[in-house]
Amino acid sequence: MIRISKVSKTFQINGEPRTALDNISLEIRAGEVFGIIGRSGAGKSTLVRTLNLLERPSSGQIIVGGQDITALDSAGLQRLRRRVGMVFQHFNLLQAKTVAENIRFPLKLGGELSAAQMDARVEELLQLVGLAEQRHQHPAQLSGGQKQRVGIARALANQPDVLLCDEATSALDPETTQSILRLLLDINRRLQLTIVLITHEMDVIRAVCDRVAILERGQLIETGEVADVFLFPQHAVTRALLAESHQAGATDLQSLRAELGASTHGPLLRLSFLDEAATQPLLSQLSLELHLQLNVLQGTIGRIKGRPFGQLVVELLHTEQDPTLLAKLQQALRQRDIRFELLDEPLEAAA
Ligand SMILES: Nc1ncnc2c1ncn2[C@@H]1O[C@H](COP(=O)(O)OP(=O)(O)OP(=O)(O)O)[C@@H](O)[C@H]1O
Repeated sequence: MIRISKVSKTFQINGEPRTALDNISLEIRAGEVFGIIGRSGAGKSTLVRTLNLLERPSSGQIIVGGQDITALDSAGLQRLRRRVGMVFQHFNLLQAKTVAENIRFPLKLGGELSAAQMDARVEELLQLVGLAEQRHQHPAQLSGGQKQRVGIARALANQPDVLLCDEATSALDPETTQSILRLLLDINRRLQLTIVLITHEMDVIRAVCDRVAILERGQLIETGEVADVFLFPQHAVTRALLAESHQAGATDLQSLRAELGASTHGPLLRLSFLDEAATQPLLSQLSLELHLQLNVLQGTIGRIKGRPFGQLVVELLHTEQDPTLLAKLQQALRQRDIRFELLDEPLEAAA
């Protein structure tokens, strides 16, 4: 659906070049919710703005629906902007216009519908975002969440294939954030709309995204299914972002050992479960079957886009009495298809 190929962007600041995007390649599939996360200045906004050419890449190609958008003329660019809607952090509403007029505005610009058709479309969108009662109000009379609902309705007015959300929930409180995320998910499912959202919050990624890309200093450092990236982060920056938001996958072994001090000696394992496996009484089954004892040192249980997951760091006890215990445990985990990592061997063995 969207293919970003070797895209770079360099800005000139006081005659000095600054690389905002450095050779980014990735694909966004039709109908998915794709998240882009990274620290401030990582290049998220620049990347998302290249997808509707609000920012033109310095080099590279961007293919949207089979078409190289970097080669479009101005008429082609106008058509592109209708296929790719955008929602902004600070809503960008027209203050002098009512809710209904704000939503009608892009339809008027499009110039393809009669007045009656525009009325019908505005009505449909008001219902979709739950603002039918506020149609005659002005933005100043609305809450932040309601303003963003207007922003979403406006972005959907011309029936785009793709919705870009630039920190769409960053200005909202946690409860309102949840309701806007639910609305985006509902729209994604009902309209089969591809959504690309950027955020600096892992919770937003976990709640709504199918796949995620992590940017750092203009580079793409990691990308994959959200569950994989959360449970098995490959890059130190990803682990740090997860740790900051107290998410699974964050455990850094050194700090864990330092926290636990001398009280743990056995091998440490991180066990990760998804879906069905997350609902089984695994630890008690293992202790009964293998006669071993596991001490849970850290754990997270939750949902990733509705899928149950769990991640536990456990210490295997009494390996000094039975050195075969670790191999037995690893075999049992493999048989059950439980993903695990041996974080380290017993401290005595390492010393
Ligand atoms: N129009 C511009 N002119 C000059 N430099 C820019 C421009 N836009 C972005 N940059 C620079 O490009 C880099 C990436 O910025 P960008 O806004 O894409 O990051 P971001 O990840 O979205 O950050 P934030 O989360 O703070 O919005 C930064 O160093 C920024 O200063």
